Amino acid sequence: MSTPTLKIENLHVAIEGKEIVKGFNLEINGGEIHAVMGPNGTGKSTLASALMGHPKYEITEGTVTFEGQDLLEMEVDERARAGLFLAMQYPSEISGVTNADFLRTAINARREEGDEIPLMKFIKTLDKKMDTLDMGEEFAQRYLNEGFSGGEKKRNEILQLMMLEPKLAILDEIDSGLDIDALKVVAKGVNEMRSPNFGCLIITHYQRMLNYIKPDKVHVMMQGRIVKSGGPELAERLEAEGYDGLKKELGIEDETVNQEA
Ligand SMILES: Nc1ncnc2c1ncn2[C@@H]1O[C@H](COP(=O)(O)OP(=O)(O)OP(=O)(O)O)[C@@H](O)[C@H]1O
Repeated sequence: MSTPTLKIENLHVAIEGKEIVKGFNLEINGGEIHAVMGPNGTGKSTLASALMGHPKYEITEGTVTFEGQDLLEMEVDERARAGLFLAMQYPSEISGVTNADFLRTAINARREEGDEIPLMKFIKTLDKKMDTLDMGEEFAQRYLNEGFSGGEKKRNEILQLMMLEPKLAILDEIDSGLDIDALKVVAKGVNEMRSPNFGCLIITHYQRMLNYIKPDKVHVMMQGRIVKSGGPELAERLEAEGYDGLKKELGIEDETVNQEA
Protein backbone atom coordinates (compact mmCIF):
# COMPACT_ATOMS: atom_id res chain seq x y z
CA MET A 1 0.00 0.00 0.00
CA SER A 2 1.33 3.40 -0.89
CA THR A 3 1.41 6.25 1.63
CA PRO A 4 -1.79 8.32 1.61
CA THR A 5 -1.38 11.89 0.41
CA LEU A 6 -3.29 13.22 3.40
CA LYS A 7 -4.19 11.37 6.55
CA ILE A 8 -6.10 13.08 9.32
CA GLU A 9 -6.67 11.16 12.52
CA ASN A 10 -8.82 12.24 15.44
CA LEU A 11 -8.20 15.92 14.78
CA HIS A 12 -9.44 18.42 17.34
CA VAL A 13 -9.13 22.15 16.69
CA ALA A 14 -9.96 25.00 19.04
CA ILE A 15 -10.32 28.73 18.46
CA GLU A 16 -9.75 30.96 21.44
CA GLY A 17 -10.21 28.01 23.75
CA LYS A 18 -13.43 26.78 22.15
CA GLU A 19 -13.33 23.39 20.47
CA ILE A 20 -14.72 23.56 16.91
CA VAL A 21 -13.35 20.46 15.19
CA LYS A 22 -13.99 17.40 17.34
CA GLY A 23 -12.41 14.17 16.23
CA PHE A 24 -12.14 14.50 12.45
CA ASN A 25 -10.81 11.55 10.43
CA LEU A 26 -10.06 11.52 6.69
CA GLU A 27 -7.70 9.82 4.29
CA ILE A 28 -7.05 11.02 0.76
CA ASN A 29 -4.98 8.88 -1.55
CA GLY A 30 -3.21 10.16 -4.67
CA GLY A 31 -5.57 11.22 -7.41
CA GLU A 32 -8.74 11.13 -5.31
CA ILE A 33 -11.22 13.96 -5.09
CA HIS A 34 -13.13 14.15 -1.81
CA ALA A 35 -15.92 16.53 -0.92
CA VAL A 36 -16.75 17.64 2.60
CA MET A 37 -20.26 19.03 2.88
CA GLY A 38 -22.12 20.30 5.89
CA PRO A 39 -24.42 22.98 7.23
CA ASN A 40 -23.20 26.42 8.32
CA GLY A 41 -20.96 26.60 11.33
CA THR A 42 -19.96 22.94 11.54
CA GLY A 43 -16.25 23.68 11.35
CA LYS A 44 -15.45 23.16 7.66
CA SER A 45 -13.46 26.36 7.20
CA THR A 46 -11.84 25.87 10.58
CA LEU A 47 -10.60 22.49 9.38
CA ALA A 48 -9.19 24.05 6.17
CA SER A 49 -7.46 26.88 8.03
CA ALA A 50 -6.01 24.50 10.61
CA LEU A 51 -4.57 22.29 7.87
CA MET A 52 -2.87 25.30 6.34
CA GLY A 53 -1.36 26.23 9.70
CA HIS A 54 -3.27 29.42 10.51
CA PRO A 55 -1.86 30.53 13.89
CA LYS A 56 -5.28 31.32 15.34
CA TYR A 57 -6.32 27.68 15.20
CA GLU A 58 -4.99 25.48 17.98
CA ILE A 59 -4.65 21.77 17.36
CA THR A 60 -5.49 20.23 20.70
CA GLU A 61 -5.43 16.57 19.69
CA GLY A 62 -4.82 14.28 16.74
CA THR A 63 -2.37 13.84 13.90
CA VAL A 64 -2.14 14.92 10.27
CA THR A 65 0.37 13.51 7.83
CA PHE A 66 1.06 14.73 4.31
CA GLU A 67 2.81 12.07 2.24
CA GLY A 68 3.82 10.42 5.49
CA GLN A 69 5.35 13.58 6.98
CA ASP A 70 3.97 15.24 10.10
CA LEU A 71 2.11 18.21 8.62
CA LEU A 72 1.47 19.84 11.96
CA GLU A 73 5.20 20.18 12.57
CA MET A 74 5.68 22.07 9.31
CA GLU A 75 5.67 25.88 9.03
CA VAL A 76 3.06 27.40 6.72
CA ASP A 77 5.55 28.06 3.92
CA GLU A 78 6.90 24.52 4.24
CA ARG A 79 3.38 23.16 3.78
CA ALA A 80 3.00 25.14 0.58
CA ARG A 81 6.44 24.12 -0.66
CA ALA A 82 5.66 20.48 0.10
CA GLY A 83 2.71 20.76 -2.32
CA LEU A 84 -0.33 21.76 -0.31
CA PHE A 85 -2.61 24.42 -1.79
CA LEU A 86 -5.47 26.23 -0.12
CA ALA A 87 -8.05 28.25 -2.04
CA MET A 88 -9.90 30.49 0.35
CA GLN A 89 -13.53 31.43 0.64
CA TYR A 90 -12.43 35.09 0.56
CA PRO A 91 -9.12 35.49 -1.31
CA SER A 92 -7.13 38.53 -0.20
CA GLU A 93 -6.10 41.49 -2.35
CA ILE A 94 -2.46 42.51 -2.62
CA SER A 95 -1.79 45.92 -4.08
CA GLY A 96 1.47 46.52 -5.97
CA VAL A 97 2.03 42.85 -6.86
CA THR A 98 0.82 41.76 -10.27
CA ASN A 99 -0.81 38.41 -10.77
CA ALA A 100 1.99 37.29 -13.07
CA ASP A 101 4.75 38.34 -10.63
CA PHE A 102 2.99 36.61 -7.78
CA LEU A 103 2.62 33.38 -9.72
CA ARG A 104 6.22 33.33 -10.93
CA THR A 105 7.53 33.99 -7.43
CA ALA A 106 5.27 31.30 -5.98
CA ILE A 107 6.34 28.74 -8.60
CA ASN A 108 10.02 29.51 -8.09
CA ALA A 109 9.68 29.32 -4.31
CA ARG A 110 8.86 25.65 -4.75
CA ARG A 111 11.87 24.99 -7.01
CA GLU A 112 15.54 24.64 -6.15
CA GLU A 113 17.81 27.65 -6.56
CA GLY A 114 19.18 27.70 -10.10
CA ASP A 115 16.20 25.73 -11.39
CA GLU A 116 13.78 28.66 -11.70
CA ILE A 117 11.12 28.46 -14.40
CA PRO A 118 12.40 30.15 -17.61
CA LEU A 119 10.48 33.34 -18.35
CA MET A 120 9.27 32.28 -21.80
CA LYS A 121 8.07 28.94 -20.53
CA PHE A 122 6.26 30.68 -17.70
CA ILE A 123 4.51 33.10 -20.06
CA LYS A 124 3.50 30.32 -22.43
CA THR A 125 2.07 28.18 -19.62
CA LEU A 126 0.29 31.17 -18.10
CA ASP A 127 -1.29 32.07 -21.46
CA LYS A 128 -2.51 28.54 -21.95
CA LYS A 129 -4.04 28.21 -18.49
CA MET A 130 -5.67 31.65 -18.69
CA ASP A 131 -7.17 30.61 -21.97
CA THR A 132 -8.67 27.48 -20.38
CA LEU A 133 -10.23 29.67 -17.70
CA ASP A 134 -11.54 32.25 -20.20
CA MET A 135 -9.49 34.97 -18.51
CA GLY A 136 -8.57 38.07 -20.49
CA GLU A 137 -4.85 38.80 -20.97
CA GLU A 138 -5.08 41.90 -18.80
CA PHE A 139 -5.52 39.78 -15.68
CA ALA A 140 -1.85 38.81 -15.73
CA GLN A 141 -0.79 42.42 -15.23
CA ARG A 142 -3.45 43.46 -12.76
CA TYR A 143 -2.60 43.66 -9.08
CA LEU A 144 -3.41 40.47 -7.22
CA ASN A 145 -7.18 40.30 -6.75
CA GLU A 146 -7.43 44.11 -6.48
CA GLY A 147 -10.79 45.21 -7.84
CA PHE A 148 -11.54 41.67 -9.00
CA SER A 149 -15.18 40.67 -8.78
CA GLY A 150 -16.01 37.70 -6.55
CA GLY A 151 -16.15 35.38 -9.56
CA GLU A 152 -12.89 36.72 -10.99
CA LYS A 153 -11.14 36.09 -7.67
CA LYS A 154 -12.31 32.48 -7.68
CA ARG A 155 -11.18 32.03 -11.26
CA ASN A 156 -7.86 33.52 -10.29
CA GLU A 157 -7.45 31.03 -7.47
CA ILE A 158 -7.98 28.21 -9.92
CA LEU A 159 -5.37 29.81 -12.17
CA GLN A 160 -2.95 29.72 -9.22
CA LEU A 161 -3.87 26.10 -8.64
CA MET A 162 -3.20 25.19 -12.26
CA MET A 163 0.09 27.06 -12.36
CA LEU A 164 1.41 25.74 -9.04
CA GLU A 165 0.40 22.12 -9.69
CA PRO A 166 0.15 21.12 -6.02
CA LYS A 167 -0.09 17.52 -4.86
CA LEU A 168 -3.14 18.32 -2.79
CA ALA A 169 -5.56 21.22 -2.99
CA ILE A 170 -8.08 22.25 -0.37
CA LEU A 171 -10.79 24.27 -2.03
CA ASP A 172 -12.88 26.05 0.58
CA GLU A 173 -16.23 27.08 -0.85
CA ILE A 174 -14.81 28.15 -4.16
CA ASP A 175 -18.33 27.91 -5.56
CA SER A 176 -19.83 30.58 -3.31
CA GLY A 177 -20.93 33.61 -5.28
CA LEU A 178 -20.23 32.07 -8.67
CA ASP A 179 -22.70 32.30 -11.51
CA ILE A 180 -23.29 29.15 -13.49
CA ASP A 181 -20.81 30.02 -16.27
CA ALA A 182 -18.04 30.83 -13.81
CA LEU A 183 -18.82 27.65 -11.92
CA LYS A 184 -18.37 25.62 -15.08
CA VAL A 185 -15.08 27.33 -15.85
CA VAL A 186 -13.75 26.74 -12.33
CA ALA A 187 -14.80 23.08 -12.57
CA LYS A 188 -13.09 22.79 -15.96
CA GLY A 189 -9.85 24.00 -14.40
CA VAL A 190 -10.04 21.51 -11.53
CA ASN A 191 -10.99 18.66 -13.86
CA GLU A 192 -8.02 19.46 -16.05
CA MET A 193 -5.82 18.94 -13.00
CA ARG A 194 -7.13 15.42 -12.40
CA SER A 195 -4.25 12.95 -12.33
CA PRO A 196 -2.87 10.25 -10.04
CA ASN A 197 -0.58 12.93 -8.59
CA PHE A 198 -3.28 15.40 -7.67
CA GLY A 199 -5.58 14.96 -4.69
CA CYS A 200 -8.31 17.40 -3.85
CA LEU A 201 -10.53 18.23 -0.90
CA ILE A 202 -13.55 20.29 -1.89
CA ILE A 203 -15.46 22.00 0.89
CA THR A 204 -18.94 23.04 -0.13
CA HIS A 205 -22.50 23.57 1.08
CA TYR A 206 -24.18 22.65 -2.11
CA GLN A 207 -24.25 19.74 -4.46
CA ARG A 208 -24.21 21.95 -7.56
CA MET A 209 -20.40 22.16 -7.64
CA LEU A 210 -20.30 18.37 -7.54
CA ASN A 211 -22.40 18.16 -10.69
CA TYR A 212 -19.35 19.46 -12.51
CA ILE A 213 -16.50 18.02 -10.46
CA LYS A 214 -17.34 14.39 -9.73
CA PRO A 215 -15.93 13.45 -6.32
CA ASP A 216 -14.75 9.94 -5.52
CA LYS A 217 -16.04 10.29 -1.97
CA VAL A 218 -18.47 12.58 -0.19
CA HIS A 219 -18.35 13.21 3.56
CA VAL A 220 -20.89 15.04 5.67
CA MET A 221 -19.52 17.12 8.52
CA MET A 222 -21.69 18.01 11.48
CA GLN A 223 -20.71 19.10 14.96
CA GLY A 224 -17.05 19.20 14.07
CA ARG A 225 -16.61 15.72 12.64
CA ILE A 226 -17.62 13.45 9.79
CA VAL A 227 -20.96 11.84 10.50
CA LYS A 228 -21.48 10.04 7.20
CA SER A 229 -19.41 9.12 4.15
CA GLY A 230 -20.46 7.78 0.78
CA GLY A 231 -20.20 8.31 -2.95
CA PRO A 232 -21.64 11.12 -5.10
CA GLU A 233 -25.15 9.79 -4.42
CA LEU A 234 -24.84 11.08 -0.85
CA ALA A 235 -24.52 14.63 -2.14
CA GLU A 236 -27.57 14.10 -4.34
CA ARG A 237 -29.56 12.88 -1.37
CA LEU A 238 -28.59 15.97 0.63
CA GLU A 239 -29.64 18.21 -2.21
CA ALA A 240 -33.03 16.51 -2.30
CA GLU A 241 -33.65 16.20 1.45
CA GLY A 242 -31.54 18.95 2.96
CA TYR A 243 -29.46 18.19 6.03
CA ASP A 244 -32.53 17.58 8.18
CA GLY A 245 -33.20 14.11 6.79
CA LEU A 246 -29.71 13.00 7.68
CA LYS A 247 -29.86 14.62 11.11
CA LYS A 248 -33.04 12.67 11.87
CA GLU A 249 -31.52 9.43 10.62
CA LEU A 250 -28.44 9.91 12.76
CA GLY A 251 -30.29 11.30 15.76
CA ILE A 252 -28.44 14.60 15.63
CA GLU A 253 -30.41 17.43 17.14
CA ASP A 254 -28.00 20.32 17.33
CA GLU A 255 -27.54 22.40 14.26
CA THR A 256 -24.10 23.76 14.97
CA VAL A 257 -21.08 23.02 17.08
CA ASN A 258 -21.91 26.15 19.02
CA GLN A 259 -25.09 24.80 20.44
CA GLU A 260 -23.40 21.65 21.53
CA ALA A 261 -20.48 23.42 23.19
N1 LIG B 1 -11.78 33.29 14.43
C1 LIG B 1 -12.84 32.82 15.10
N2 LIG B 1 -13.12 33.23 16.35
C2 LIG B 1 -14.18 32.72 17.03
N3 LIG B 1 -15.02 31.79 16.54
C3 LIG B 1 -14.78 31.35 15.32
C4 LIG B 1 -13.68 31.82 14.51
N4 LIG B 1 -13.70 31.17 13.33
C5 LIG B 1 -14.76 30.34 13.38
N5 LIG B 1 -15.40 30.44 14.56
C6 LIG B 1 -16.62 29.71 14.95
O1 LIG B 1 -16.41 28.34 14.70
C7 LIG B 1 -17.60 27.75 14.20
C8 LIG B 1 -17.28 27.02 12.89
O2 LIG B 1 -16.95 27.98 11.89
P1 LIG B 1 -16.48 27.56 10.45
O3 LIG B 1 -16.27 28.82 9.66
O4 LIG B 1 -15.36 26.61 10.53
O5 LIG B 1 -17.77 26.80 9.93
P2 LIG B 1 -18.16 26.35 8.47
O6 LIG B 1 -18.66 24.96 8.61
O7 LIG B 1 -17.06 26.60 7.52
O8 LIG B 1 -19.37 27.33 8.21
P3 LIG B 1 -19.91 27.98 6.85
O9 LIG B 1 -20.45 26.86 6.08
O10 LIG B 1 -20.95 28.92 7.34
O11 LIG B 1 -18.74 28.67 6.17
C9 LIG B 1 -18.62 28.86 14.06
O12 LIG B 1 -19.48 28.79 15.16
C10 LIG B 1 -17.79 30.10 14.08
O13 LIG B 1 -18.48 31.18 14.65
